[in-house]
Amino acid sequence: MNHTDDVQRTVAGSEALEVKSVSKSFGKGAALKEILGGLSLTVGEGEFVSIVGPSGSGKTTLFQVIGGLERPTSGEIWINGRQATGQTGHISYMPQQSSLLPWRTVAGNIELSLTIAGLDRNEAKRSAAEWLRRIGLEEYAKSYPHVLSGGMQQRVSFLRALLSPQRLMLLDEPFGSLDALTRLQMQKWLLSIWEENRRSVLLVTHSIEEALFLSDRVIVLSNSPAVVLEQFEVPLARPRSEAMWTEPAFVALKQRIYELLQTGAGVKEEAGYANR
Ligand SMILES: Nc1ncnc2c1ncn2[C@@H]1O[C@H](COP(=O)(O)OP(=O)(O)OP(=O)(O)O)[C@@H](O)[C@H]1O
Repeated sequence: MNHTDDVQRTVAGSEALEVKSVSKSFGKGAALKEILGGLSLTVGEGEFVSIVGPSGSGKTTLFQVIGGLERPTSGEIWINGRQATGQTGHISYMPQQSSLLPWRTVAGNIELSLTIAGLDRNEAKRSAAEWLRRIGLEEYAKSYPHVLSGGMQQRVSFLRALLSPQRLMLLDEPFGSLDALTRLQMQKWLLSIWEENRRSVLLVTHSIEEALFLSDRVIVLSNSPAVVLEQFEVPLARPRSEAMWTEPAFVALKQRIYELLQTGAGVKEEAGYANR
């Protein structure tokens, strides 16, 4: 990195992600469907932000636009203070289903992220072994991903995303396919790792509790064309614990977001989008 890059980084300010008035439509003519309706949001450096929204509101489409896989119809994506609209390679991504490479061992999958991040092979090997010990999977180092349970695969997938060189992580319903108990264990596990290794995170989830438990801020999307209906700072201290689920602030916010999602369709009609 040269000096100019350094200066640009410093001048750029602290937002890890800025989604600026992004619209996205699919199709043409009568079949034109507007999915994102001029949506704006930010994720600060080291901030954990969750998005909840009605099914089919465009959350996956938004991730594809942020990740550069889809170009927005209008609007811009800025990552770490730089224009990144339509560009891939700026984010680390963790999908709902394991993204591990099936032909690499568990350790090999982690080593790959570390070598891409710039470590030499020996350092990557040492660090991968250390990380596997920390997440309690050292005995699976030489196994292939298919022998791991769903929860274990997602631990390794999360670790891989965390250790990749991109500082902004997009997590797309990462625990959606897990049973309720494993999901709760995974949420607690993710928090313990993330609270020690803060990255900027944007998480999509269908679970209001999950969003509140994990996040600094929760963004509620409208029906498509999606816009930000409202955002909420989560007034819970860190480190978080399960006991917080019964705190009045948690319960009240959960109810508020639930009601907002219930009336999301109404907002769509009021905004005149109903027949588009
Ligand atoms: N390439 C595409 N061409 C046409 N329509 C698309 C395309 N991609 C997505 N859509 C439409 O955009 C809408 C939003 O889809 P998207 O998957 O982004 O929503 P979502 O909020 O992630 O849904 P869910 O919560 O159910 O996972 C859907 O109606 C979908 O059919």
